[in-house]
Amino acid sequence: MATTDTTTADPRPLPAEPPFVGSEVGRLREVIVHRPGLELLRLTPENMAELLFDDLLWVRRAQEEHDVFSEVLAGAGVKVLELTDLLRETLAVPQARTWIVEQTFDDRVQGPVAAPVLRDLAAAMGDEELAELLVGGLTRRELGERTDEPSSLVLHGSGADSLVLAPLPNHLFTRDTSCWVYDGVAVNAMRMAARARETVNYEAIYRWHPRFAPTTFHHWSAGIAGEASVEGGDVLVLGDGAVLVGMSERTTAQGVERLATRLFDAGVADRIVAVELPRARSFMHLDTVMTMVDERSFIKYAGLGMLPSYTVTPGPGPGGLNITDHEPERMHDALADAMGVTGLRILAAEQDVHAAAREQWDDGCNSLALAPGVVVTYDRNVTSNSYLRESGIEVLEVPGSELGRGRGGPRCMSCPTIREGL
Ligand SMILES: NC(=O)NCCC[C@H](N)C(=O)O
Repeated sequence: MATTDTTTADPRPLPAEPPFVGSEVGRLREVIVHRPGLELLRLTPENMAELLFDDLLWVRRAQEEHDVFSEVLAGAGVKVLELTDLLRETLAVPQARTWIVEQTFDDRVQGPVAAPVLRDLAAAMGDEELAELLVGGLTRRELGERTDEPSSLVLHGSGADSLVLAPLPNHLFTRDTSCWVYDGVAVNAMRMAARARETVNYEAIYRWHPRFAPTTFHHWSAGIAGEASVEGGDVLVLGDGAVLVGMSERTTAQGVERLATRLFDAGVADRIVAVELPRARSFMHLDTVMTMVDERSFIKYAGLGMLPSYTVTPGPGPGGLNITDHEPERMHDALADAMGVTGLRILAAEQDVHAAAREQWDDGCNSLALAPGVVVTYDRNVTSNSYLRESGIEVLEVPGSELGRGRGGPRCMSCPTIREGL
């Protein structure tokens, strides 16, 4: 006898899974990346240093390299979210669009004559075109092709191909601008002017994009204003309420304090180890010299040595902190204590000092863990990769000849939004 299926499918979409990053090396499940585009075609020998690049990229090749990176992530079962897609979809939300346009085009930046014209131009654009403008920037010539140039002294005094809106080439390094720590996100006030506007785009995505807006999460930062800077390359989520932060060229003690008080007040973390890094471009973030590869192992640049560190825990009274100083030689012990392990395994490949410095410069220590003991690295760092393999780590190599020229590797190019705890 024929039977009839009387169950009806529930038409409501499944609720979005709340973002959560429970560790540094637990299984990676969702990540934000950014495929390089127009913004990198704006780099010239004259502006590259100001835009925080050490060389010009062959953009097509960089895109191919980035596609391999995304494929490796997807092949490992990671859901890959593309920043430009998130931004475009966010711009479809009228409130988000208005907010982004107001934050991006400001009388104090482009002047009171040009800013309203730019706001009108942006408001009339489709979501895709506007997303490209926000990341790729706009030249004076391109402005003139789209609208009558206003009689602005700011524009008048600039060259025909000067940038009226600066590009954001460092969006490639999605790690830094926002970082998820347990069940919350820090949308970071960036240290360098060239990266400041990246924060606007992330702020809007997390407030309005349908992936994030319906979910509930903490905010560990104070929005786009503020002097206290933290960048995600300095923040390692050790797991089980512990966090490691580098105090670096980019992350200040004030930034660490604010992160600590917010995490402690929410009861989400109860210990932060802060490490004093040398203030140098090659060591700009902690993850350029040290990243975690399994539950108790770190790959570390041999030339880094031991650094002074502090363990920060909740102190008496609201917002109070206890701070314990550690001499440089105690750095690894302080970390092991915070992680609740008896000893760390520090992996520093043996090679001559010049080779070690070259591989560090090329992000040899900037590994992205996909699961405990499985990492993505650049193929060019042959010695570091071999050493990791000899140490029992599975290494998935991706090409980085072009991508690496902005001084960032696989960890820098990824912002995990879902990662399991240990
Ligand atoms: N976490 C990282 O080390 N990110 C790399 C950032 C490179 C970028 N060109 C910058 O200077 O900010």
